[in-house]
Amino acid sequence: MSGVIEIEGLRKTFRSLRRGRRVAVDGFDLLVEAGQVHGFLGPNGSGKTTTLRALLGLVGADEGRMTVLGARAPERLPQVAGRVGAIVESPQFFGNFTAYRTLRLLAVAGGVPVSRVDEVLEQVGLGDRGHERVKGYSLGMKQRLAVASALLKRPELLILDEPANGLDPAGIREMRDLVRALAANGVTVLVSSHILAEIQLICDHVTIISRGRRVAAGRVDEVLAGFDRNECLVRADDLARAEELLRAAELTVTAHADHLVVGGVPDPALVNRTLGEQGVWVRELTPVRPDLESVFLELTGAGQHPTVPRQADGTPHDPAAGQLIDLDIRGVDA
Ligand SMILES: Nc1ncnc2c1ncn2[C@@H]1O[C@H](COP(=O)(O)OP(=O)(O)OP(=O)(O)O)[C@@H](O)[C@H]1O
Repeated sequence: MSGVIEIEGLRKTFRSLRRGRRVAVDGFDLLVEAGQVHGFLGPNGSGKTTTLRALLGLVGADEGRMTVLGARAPERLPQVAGRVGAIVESPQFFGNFTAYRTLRLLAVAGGVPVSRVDEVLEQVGLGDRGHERVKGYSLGMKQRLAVASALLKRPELLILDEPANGLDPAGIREMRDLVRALAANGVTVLVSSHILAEIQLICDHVTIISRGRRVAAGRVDEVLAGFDRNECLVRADDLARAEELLRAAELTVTAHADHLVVGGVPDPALVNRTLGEQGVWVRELTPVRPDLESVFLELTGAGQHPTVPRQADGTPHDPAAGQLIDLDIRGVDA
């Protein structure tokens, strides 16, 4: 395989006196190829952040082989650090600094031309607010500032951990538009989330993780197609008779109060013909396509998954996890 990010057999176990041994990531594989907007999807506590932290060297892995832009991670990350931007959970900024001053400092420290600051502020939609203090920013604006800081170096690869977390619907839309715009400019994006609709809206590829293991991966439409049961929603003038006729035609039928769901129907015309020929008139015939949410629930059993509490304001459950990773500036501990 040759990918922008490659992870094979990643394993990470946490041990603590209080909670004992906890396998956070259990032989996980991930392949992100150039140009993808790749969703990294899993319920709370499934191992997404641990995977990203291991990839970036913020936590040591027990086992596994990882590369970023061809460089072995995390040991050789400094070699490609200038080409990677990463934000893992909510970054912290000095509230008394303006966004412009914050970015200027990061630019100078990272050897990036200061002229780039105005460009990235514009790029993330903070062009007219860049000279306001960060403490007056909404969470969405802080998230965009974090993305701006990661964009200073014109990264080829952007890693975003839960960028929509804690944002209101308008903030989520802005973040989505931003990710799409970056992708349109050729940036490869890996975006982790437990918000399925987000992944379905912005990503072309997805890897689904559950209990530290990969449970699905591929193009979003292909992952969904694998779960297509050829179902149709049917409304008809005589629903009881329609159910009888469809069962007699050896189709699987689930009856609901005002409609039927008929399975195993590669062509909806079959339903129409079966009912029409017997004088039962179809009022509605809609193919039921699986969405990522149903696939996700089926693959992860998310309803029963032990969840990690996340505060309502979006702050991470592990305060140590909230870090802005600027590989260029801070370097990475091997
Ligand atoms: N520093 C740590 N010490 C002990 N256990 C940890 C630590 N960090 C994570 N874990 C555990 O590892 C598992 C995976 O957590 P992780 O944060 O990677 O999941 P996640 O998919 O990112 O979840 P979320 O969507 O809530 O961020 C969880 O059971 C979590 O409690």
